[in-house]
Amino acid sequence: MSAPLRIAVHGAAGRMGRRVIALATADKKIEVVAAIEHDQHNLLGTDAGELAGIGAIDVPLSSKWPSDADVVIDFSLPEAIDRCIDKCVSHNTSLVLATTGMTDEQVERLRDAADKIPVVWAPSMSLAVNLSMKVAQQITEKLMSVPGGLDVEIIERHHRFKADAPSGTALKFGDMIAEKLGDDTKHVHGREGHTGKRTQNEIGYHAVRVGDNPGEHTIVFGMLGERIELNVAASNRDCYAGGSLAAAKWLSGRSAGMYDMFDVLEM
Ligand SMILES: NC(=O)C1=CN([C@@H]2O[C@H](COP(=O)(O)OP(=O)(O)OC[C@H]3O[C@@H](n4cnc5c(N)ncnc54)[C@H](O)[C@@H]3O)[C@@H](O)[C@H]2O)C=CC1
Ligand SMILES: O=C(O)C1=N[C@H](C(=O)O)C[C@H](O)C1
Repeated sequence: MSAPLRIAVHGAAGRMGRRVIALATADKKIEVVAAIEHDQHNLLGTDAGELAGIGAIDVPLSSKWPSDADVVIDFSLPEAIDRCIDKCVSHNTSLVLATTGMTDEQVERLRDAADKIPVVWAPSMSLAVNLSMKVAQQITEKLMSVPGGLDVEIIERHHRFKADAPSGTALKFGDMIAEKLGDDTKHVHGREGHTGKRTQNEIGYHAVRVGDNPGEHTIVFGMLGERIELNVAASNRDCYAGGSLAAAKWLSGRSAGMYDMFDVLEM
């Protein structure tokens, strides 16, 4: 049997980090070698397995960067991303980057890094979400020329703790639909006041923050006389955590480059 893939989890004490550690520990082909957090975290030194609710795994939460990881799986915050990218490049470690809400400069930094190391970057690691993105493009292609016109609106629902809006996934749905609709597509975030008539070349985004919802996206394709609503909803976070582990395994042995979940899932 080949040696297990050594992963480090960045943002290890977070909602996602804990699920990644739990699922990774249950997988014989993976070894968790580091659980990284910021240097002010009040749980530094705590066993990451205990934190994840699976019992001790002998990996303490630490702010030190590991030297023995094959892949870093990141679910953290935009303010933590620059260091994460730079450390992965300097240690020649592959990176699965799942954090959303990055600035344009950070995306540029990530693209530069992908010239040197293999990177999977996707706002959703979920199989169902990525498949829905492809379906959304197909629906758009079929309906964009219907008589009377097509209105596309994206409604996303997430837990009250989410820091960014709209979700990275909603933005990606919008970009992929806009690829089909054309270059003059406008992205409209919410509506208020005397907005006037809806134009035909816009995509509307609406971010709902409620309770503990782990992520739900509804794409409304409205026409005159009928509509389609494409809904994809997580009931827990394991769809994302499991997807990130699949991405980490897929990266093993790859050359430097920027990849996404469509590459991993062969879609
Ligand atoms: N691509 C995907 O499939 C998914 C992406 N996400 C994204 O992942 C990110 C994290 O989500 P959650 O786990 O819900 O958030 P969270 O707030 O529970 O966890 C973030 C963790 O990052 C840690 N952190 C902050 N600064 C750090 C630093 N400098 N170094 C290391 N760790 C640091 C925080 O202490 C915290 O434990 C968000 O951007 C979210 O949108 C969430 C779910 C799925
Ligand atoms: O913050 C979350 O929880 C999620 N964030 C991602 C996003 O912004 O698209 C993915 C998922 O919807 C959960």
